[in-house]
Amino acid sequence: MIVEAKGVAKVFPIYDKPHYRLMQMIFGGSKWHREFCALSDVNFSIRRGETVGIVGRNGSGKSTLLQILCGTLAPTFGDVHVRGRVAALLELGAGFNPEFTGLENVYLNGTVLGLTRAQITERLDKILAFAEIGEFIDRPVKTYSSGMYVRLAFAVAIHVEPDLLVVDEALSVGDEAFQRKCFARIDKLRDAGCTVLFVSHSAGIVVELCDRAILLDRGEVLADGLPKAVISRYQRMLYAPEERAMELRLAMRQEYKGGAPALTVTSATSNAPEPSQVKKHDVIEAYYDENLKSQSEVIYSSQGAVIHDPHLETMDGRRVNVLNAGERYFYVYQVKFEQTIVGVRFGMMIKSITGIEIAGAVSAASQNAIEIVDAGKTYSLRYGFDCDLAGGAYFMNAGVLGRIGEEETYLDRRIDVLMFKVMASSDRLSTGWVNLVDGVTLEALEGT
Ligand SMILES: Nc1ncnc2c1ncn2[C@@H]1O[C@H](COP(=O)(O)OP(=O)(O)OP(=O)(O)O)[C@@H](O)[C@H]1O
Repeated sequence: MIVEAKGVAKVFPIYDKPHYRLMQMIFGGSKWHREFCALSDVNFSIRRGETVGIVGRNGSGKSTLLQILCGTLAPTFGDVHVRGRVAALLELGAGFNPEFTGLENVYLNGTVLGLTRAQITERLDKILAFAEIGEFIDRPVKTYSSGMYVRLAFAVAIHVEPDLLVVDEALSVGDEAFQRKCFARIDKLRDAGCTVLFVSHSAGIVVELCDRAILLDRGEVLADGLPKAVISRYQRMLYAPEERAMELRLAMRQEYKGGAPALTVTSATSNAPEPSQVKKHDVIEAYYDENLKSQSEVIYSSQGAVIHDPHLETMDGRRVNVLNAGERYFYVYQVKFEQTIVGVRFGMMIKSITGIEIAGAVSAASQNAIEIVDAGKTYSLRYGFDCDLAGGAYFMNAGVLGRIGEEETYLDRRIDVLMFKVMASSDRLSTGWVNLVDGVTLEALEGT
């Protein structure tokens, strides 16, 4: 176990008047404050390599719990054991000295996280490349925007190779391209065995990214198990009328305290993003925003073929990357063959910001691949698609496959090669990522 919390409770003193705090310090006793229990009897353990999402309403104790796990807050009762190196992104700017430059803070933060100066220097280029804050690195961090803070803090956190990465809502501050880059990196860390613990208000992200979710409510754990099951219980309680919510809460508490088998119940909760707040777009045409660039591109080394110029086009051939929901577009790229290759086919994928594969296609089934493509030949690919997607940011992959020896393998492969946005339509009635349902009939039944 990398994390163990046993009977953890946190009680905060609440002072009804500011000077009561001073009175308390001088005179002591219990009459100057009330006590507020932010966490009570929290018990769980987390295995190495698990990705755990903590969910719960505002004020339910999530941040308090993370701070206790990271050692920045002491529990009032109970024990917490965390083994290994912990990198945490808690409040914005925590761990940074505002008067120091970004660079000085990288060293400060890296040292606090257990690296030597030499180790930090060795990783500095990678940290700076990930943070992408340019010359701001030499300015005091008090001049940073919240996005810059998060970029730098995340860059340091992932480059210390933590055993446990703890992320409070911090990531939601970054822009979408940066969030995607961070989620891609969290995936990589997870693959390398890092344990990830994070708080998120997005049910979709928890279901997609986590192996497990813990629901906190009024400082109590009410559910701990499969993300879908936990989230569906949480949402049922969240959206229920007050009395019903109380009943659900009691039922969950009983289920949890009774040691219910890991919540393996499947539920109808969707992976869908929250309905977008984006403004009505009806009058705006799809357009090209040159600032919209993927920051998470992964290029696999090519063998014999190279992908060029991936982009999106409208039906009349205009390059765009901000699309209208419901319209048709082409995803276009060229592939130049540097060697003669047999068994060639092409592929693409649309991914969400958290990396979920929404839709993909290949140019042919493997038995119908192009038998032989001569060196020097270029192919142009045009995948037509109806952009029936919810508003938000998306990412494209591009690939070309061929046979090398007996094996079909990627000749060139680009992950997150381009980023695009879909403008949400305010009259969209579908929910979820993709609009598949083409209508609903409604009938009031006689005599009811
Ligand atoms: N230092 C403190 N003194 C007094 N009360 C506190 C203190 N820190 C937190 N609390 C209270 O403890 C409760 C839990 O707070 P916490 O920040 O952990 O909740 P949270 O679930 O992270 O909320 P959010 O989703 O809004 O971030 C809240 O009611 C909060 O007001």
